[in-house]
Amino acid sequence: MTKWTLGVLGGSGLYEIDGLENAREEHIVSPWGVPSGNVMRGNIGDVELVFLPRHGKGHRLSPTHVNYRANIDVLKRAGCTDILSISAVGSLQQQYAPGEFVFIDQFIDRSFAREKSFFGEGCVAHVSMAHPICERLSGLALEAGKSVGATCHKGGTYLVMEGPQFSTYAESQLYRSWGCDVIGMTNMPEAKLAREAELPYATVAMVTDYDCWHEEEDDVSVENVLKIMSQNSAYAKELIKTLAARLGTMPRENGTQGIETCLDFAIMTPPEVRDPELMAKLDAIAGRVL
Ligand SMILES: CSC[C@H]1O[C@H](OP(=O)(O)O)[C@H](O)[C@@H]1O
Ligand SMILES: Nc1ncnc2[nH]cnc12
Repeated sequence: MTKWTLGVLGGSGLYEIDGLENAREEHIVSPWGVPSGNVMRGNIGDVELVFLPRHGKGHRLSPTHVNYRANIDVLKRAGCTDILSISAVGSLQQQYAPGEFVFIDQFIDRSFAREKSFFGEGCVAHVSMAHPICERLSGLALEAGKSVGATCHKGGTYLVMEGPQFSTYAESQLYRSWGCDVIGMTNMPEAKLAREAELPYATVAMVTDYDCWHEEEDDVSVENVLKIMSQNSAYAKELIKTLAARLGTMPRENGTQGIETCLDFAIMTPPEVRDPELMAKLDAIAGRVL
């Protein structure tokens, strides 16, 4: 029976995880540069959990400076089978109130100052991002969220902005007019890179504010984000533990969305002209097909 190894990328306000059995810190080296830090690894029942705070301990890295490639590579090297992203977001719609959780199903990527692919010069690949979230993992996370008593919304579009400054009023209204539900700065290219690594990815978005469009609510600030996060991070931690315990009771067969095999027909460059240096760096990400 294949077991689950759940990678968890902790966002703003979630820098550590407690309650792991046999907890240990591991330093994993990546050919893609320096990851956000060491991973914390341990067990919850039969599930192995690998935790990495994406901004680093002490929140040292801005959304632009997170090395998303190294983080995903490290989780792949750690043997993760799936990745759960925990993220603070602003709400772009009245129905998502601070303190509530949105289980994202789509993204619009407006980030522009980040490395977005493991592939490129010397080996070109195109994977589908039509359905960026793993439905199975997201569904299980949603059940876990409900069972710990959080107010949960199924589905939602997350607009990824570059930051680090928050949006202008006009931008916030523009994203609302596009039908976006929440806004954040980190989940792209993370989700794209997870897909290239053939790792199912799901996002638990924790609403911390109404960005700056709402007539009756304060504009977003770090102060109000942290206040809401400190009130709600316990829910996120309980959700992770409940999800992991539940996964431990389920065999992990490959899902039905083809995520674990998405590189089968994605690579355009024939073996004889691939760049050997890039091939060596891709050992963990694409070793299955190289
Ligand atoms: C402190 S508010 C802005 C910050 O919070 C979110 O980060 P994460 O997704 O890691 O929780 C947002 O994307 C910004 O990076
Ligand atoms: N309003 C907002 N905009 C961008 N990222 C956020 N993270 C939390 N709230 C946010």
